[in-house]
Amino acid sequence: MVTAYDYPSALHVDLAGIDIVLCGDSVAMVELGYDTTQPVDMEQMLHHCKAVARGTKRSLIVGDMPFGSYEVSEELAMTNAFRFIKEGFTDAVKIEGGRDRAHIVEKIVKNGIAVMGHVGLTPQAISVLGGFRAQGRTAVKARGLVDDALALQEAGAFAVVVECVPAPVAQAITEALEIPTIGIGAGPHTCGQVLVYHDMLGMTTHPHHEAFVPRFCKRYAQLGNVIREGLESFKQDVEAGTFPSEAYSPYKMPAAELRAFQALMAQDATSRQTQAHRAAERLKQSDEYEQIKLY
Ligand SMILES: Nc1nc(=O)c2c([nH]1)NC[C@@H]1CN(c3ccc(C(=O)N[C@@H](CCC(=O)O)C(=O)O)cc3)CN21
Ligand SMILES: CC(C)C(=O)C(=O)O
Ligand SMILES: [Mg+2]
Repeated sequence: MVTAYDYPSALHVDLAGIDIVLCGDSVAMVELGYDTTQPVDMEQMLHHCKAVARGTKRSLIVGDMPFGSYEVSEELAMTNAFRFIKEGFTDAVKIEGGRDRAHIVEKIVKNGIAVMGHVGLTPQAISVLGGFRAQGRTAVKARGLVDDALALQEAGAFAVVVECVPAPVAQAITEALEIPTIGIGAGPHTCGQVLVYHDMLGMTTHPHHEAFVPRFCKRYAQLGNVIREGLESFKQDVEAGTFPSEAYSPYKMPAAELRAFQALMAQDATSRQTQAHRAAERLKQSDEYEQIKLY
């Protein structure tokens, strides 16, 4: 699974043969410039999901339900899950949380929408977690994560994301479940892996973004450097006058038309001179000119 937030990224993920494209609420951080995933809302998520859907032919599309769109009541969760399917054209939704959210997962699944769970580091809860840091690092907390994942499976989730936990914990969750686990910063023993598009392709190389690239993320390309080099080369070319060269000036007119055009321009220039001359003559004879002279 890889995230995508717009038409071109979805096309890339889909054409690469990746099974699942996640329109993640990480869009808040990598596309919209926020420091957390918390501010992004339903309208913004749907806007991105629609573009992702237009670029995706083959992959399963999962829409990440944003912070505040599913927690307070099953009714609100249902309303918003339906919007992801009907307006965002996603195939499924993802919500964060374990045992405490199982009743919401159950409600959504019972109403015909597939739900992906998400346990471990749940970034929407940064306010209580105190930061983007690993979860399940004590025996009791780790067992709690296994219970969370089991509760989601029981509720009908079709898969579970396991984020930022020690590898043995993700392994235990994977062994405990029948549904697939998809890890991120959770070691090699999950059924699948997910990374954020911009992180894995090295698009967050700007110093401002560097802080958001997690340690677990391998960079499979350095697109940020490629983009910067391209933009700098364009600027240099334009300043040096080497762009656009003949090769990039493709629109021609027939030679006869060009000559006729130049003749028309010459005529116009002459008549503009004549008009300017006449206007000056008229002005000289007017009262206005007398007044201007007085000043
Ligand atoms: N660009 C991006 N990539 C992600 O993988 C991602 C997001 N954004 N936003 C939502 C969450 C947050 N994620 C993150 C981000 C950073 C760390 C990280 O490096 N944590 C540090 C600890 C930092 C601290 O203690 O405050 C670590 O060493 O684990 C982990 C998960 C994963 N998700
Ligand atoms: C990192 C994945 C699992 C996610 O939730 C997101 O991109 O928002
Ligand atoms: Mg998310």
